Amino acid sequence: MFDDATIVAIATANGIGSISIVRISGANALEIATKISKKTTFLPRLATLSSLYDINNEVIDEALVIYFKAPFSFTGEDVIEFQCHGGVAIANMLVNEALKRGARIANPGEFSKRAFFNNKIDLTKAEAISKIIEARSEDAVKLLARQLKGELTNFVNEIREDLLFMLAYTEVSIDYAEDDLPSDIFAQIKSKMEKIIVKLTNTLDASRRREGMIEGFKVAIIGKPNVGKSSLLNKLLNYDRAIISDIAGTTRDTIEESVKIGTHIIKIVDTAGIRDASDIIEKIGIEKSIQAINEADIVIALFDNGKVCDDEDKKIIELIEENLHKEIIKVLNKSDLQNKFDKTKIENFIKLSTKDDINPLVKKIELILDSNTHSDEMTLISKRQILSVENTLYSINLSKNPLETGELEFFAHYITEALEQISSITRPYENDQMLDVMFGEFCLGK
Ligand SMILES: Nc1nc2c(c(=O)[nH]1)N(C=O)[C@@H](CNc1ccc(C(=O)N[C@@H](CCC(=O)O)C(=O)O)cc1)CN2
Ligand SMILES: Nc1nc2c(ncn2[C@@H]2O[C@H](COP(=O)(O)OP(=O)(O)OP(=O)(O)O)[C@@H](O)[C@H]2O)c(=O)[nH]1
Ligand SMILES: [Mg+2]
Repeated sequence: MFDDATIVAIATANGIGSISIVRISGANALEIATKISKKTTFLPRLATLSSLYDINNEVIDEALVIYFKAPFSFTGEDVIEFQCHGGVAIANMLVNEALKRGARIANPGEFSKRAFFNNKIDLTKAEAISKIIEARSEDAVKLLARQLKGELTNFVNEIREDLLFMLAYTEVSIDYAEDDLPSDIFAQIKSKMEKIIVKLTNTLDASRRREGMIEGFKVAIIGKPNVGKSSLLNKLLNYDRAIISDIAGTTRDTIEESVKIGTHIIKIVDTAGIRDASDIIEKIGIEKSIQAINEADIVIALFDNGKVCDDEDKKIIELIEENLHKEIIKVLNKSDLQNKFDKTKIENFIKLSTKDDINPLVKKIELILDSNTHSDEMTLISKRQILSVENTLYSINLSKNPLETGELEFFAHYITEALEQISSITRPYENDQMLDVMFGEFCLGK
């Protein structure tokens, strides 16, 4: 899995700050620390103030040294932390001193990878740690902290227990006469199975709705050319990001920018106006708009109050009708102009002008995102987790039929598959490549 080298990395951000932390993990960590500090003993977990020296005995810093004695450390190995004065210069010098004394630079995610292989954390916690570091909203942090605390691990373990129960009784009834078993055993198995299916389905639904909590929710702005999509984007961002003009077709490519609304991070996508274009570039733009709708959590459909509802608007209304499962906010823009738009064509719209206050729209977006996120449903935080739950459900669904027909070997086979799938969320049996990719995406020093 990994060599047993002693590894070193700067754990803190690469910039100016009052304190920096250099971490060393591995069998030689303590020896390296005694050489750099010239102190012979460190009491585990006690912060010790010490001068630190380079290989020529010149003093580098006065710093705190903490020794975490294996296995009671983050990685499960001997760990030394130098908590030195901040900025990057001293931290870099300490890394170099550790290298001179036999350590090597840690790969991205290698501390966490070692924690995983030493059973200090499972994959759900590793994923939570990796995402916490990149989180940009309080909501994301709170969601990830729940996973770090073990919520998903417990959820997986409960389902594993139920599946194991089902499997154990099935194996027994394959091998022994039925009268040795509780008479209602298959009723029990069925009812457990139904409960698992509901639990997994609910989790998938909630997780899909909340996918944006970590990366940002996608809000797409659509509408025919010149309705004011880019004006709205700029207004939501509070600065002039997109070019605006009264020439239809000004925006040719999709623009995506992040902004915070309430406690949520949203990614606003400004698209090229939808129209039946012969112009090849604009056609590509239209395809991108349709794609933006598909990928969006919320769609803002703009109409122009100052113009009559034409074929281009009807195309947008058609698209809305094809996507009723989506959160779509209809907005009648340019309400400062005299009304020409037939309002009966769009019901339940918000009236506004991008030249004026757009707060009603912002509030509406916030309300939708609040209702998507403010509950304590179990939530998966990565595509990997979602895929594993989907696969678990798939295998369980396949097991239903053989259970009905009494083909218990087949039933046991599918339940075993489901068990492997659900277990892979916390601890995959064999999948080195997946682990390499996953930990490789961690930031340096983690
Ligand atoms: N200075 C510092 N702060 C930090 C970290 C760190 O490594 N160093 N962390 C790095 O991510 C996070 C805290 N996570 C940690 C997780 C486990 C252990 C640890 O020593 N675990 C031992 C002992 C447990 C105990 O005493 O309860 C163990 O699990 O055996 C330390 C930090 C955030 N803050
Ligand atoms: N009167 C009025 N004009 C507006 C309003 N919003 C936008 N406009 C004007 O409408 C024109 C088009 O605005 P854009 O934001 O470029 O429109 P768009 O939908 O991005 O257009 P394309 O990129 O071509 O699809 C500009 O001249 C804006 O100043 C509004 O609320 N009231
Ligand atoms: Mg535009």
